[in-house]
Amino acid sequence: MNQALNVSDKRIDGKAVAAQLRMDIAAQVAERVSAGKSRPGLAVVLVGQDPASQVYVRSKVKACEEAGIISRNHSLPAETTQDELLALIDSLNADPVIHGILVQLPLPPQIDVQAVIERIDPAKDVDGFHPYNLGRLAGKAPTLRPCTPYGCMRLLEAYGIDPVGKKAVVVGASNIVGRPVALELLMARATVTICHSRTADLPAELAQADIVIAAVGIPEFIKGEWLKPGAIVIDVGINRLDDGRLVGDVEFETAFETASAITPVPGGVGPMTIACLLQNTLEACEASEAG
Ligand SMILES: Nc1nc(=O)c2c([nH]1)NC[C@@H]1CN(c3ccc(C(=O)N[C@@H](CCC(=O)O)C(=O)O)cc3)C=[N+]21
Repeated sequence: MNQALNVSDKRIDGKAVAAQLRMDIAAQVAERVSAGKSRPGLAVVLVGQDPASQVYVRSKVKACEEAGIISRNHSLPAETTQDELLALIDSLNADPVIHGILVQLPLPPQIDVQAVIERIDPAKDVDGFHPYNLGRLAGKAPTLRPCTPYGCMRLLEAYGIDPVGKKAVVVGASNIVGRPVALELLMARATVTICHSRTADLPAELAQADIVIAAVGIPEFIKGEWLKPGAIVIDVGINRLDDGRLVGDVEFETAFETASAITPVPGGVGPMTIACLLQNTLEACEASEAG
């Protein structure tokens, strides 16, 4: 049990929930290995030298190590061709030690992202971005689920927040967060609205929202005065300002006044994304020996 987590806190502690999840995963991995089963393995593929991507990849590798998951890092030069990347994916698809493959996004412009995503064996697609896995989620029968949306749902669950019957407004319609988190909320039987850059009156939509998922990628875009009093706010944004400060897509100080619960940045959804990546790697490993 986690004594640090107080579910009546207004500030939703993603770091604490993620730490608990990672400990649970570590225990399950240890149990598998002592029962003579395979140790889960994750391959992380990074193309180019984007410093922010290198930081994310390092934290993923460290989280794997702590959970007893094998991690293999493949760093390719920025000039890597599409064919070279696809060939690496083919070899990882065929590698029995590897249960999960993550190709870090964004990719350089010469590479067709969709072709890369679709080349990954859906059974190893621990990002949950492959059309097979997205389609399974859309059909209420999820297989591997996109990590950030999965992390949002696990945060709500950890704080005893059941979306059933609530009005949820998702701000942002990306393939990696907005769309799949809307499908997750719909599966949890919320009434879901998806807003985006062409939405006519965002404040009017937000004024109705019991749950707000902010995933627009614009620093402090959503203001506290737009929120319904008592709203639950899940801020997926991670924006680095020029002064080095890390902020979300929600103006935290004003939103904190109006909300009944809110995730901070950092320490909210980000750590859950990584914990859910490990969860997916474990699930992919388990599924690989089930059939
Ligand atoms: N194929 C792919 N899958 C991804 O899941 C993926 C990706 N590409 N490309 C980049 C984004 C970004 N991302 C983050 C995960 C955790 C934190 C995280 O843990 N952030 C900490 C703060 C870290 C800091 O201080 O910089 C926090 O929010 O508390 C951040 C960012 C996964 N991504």
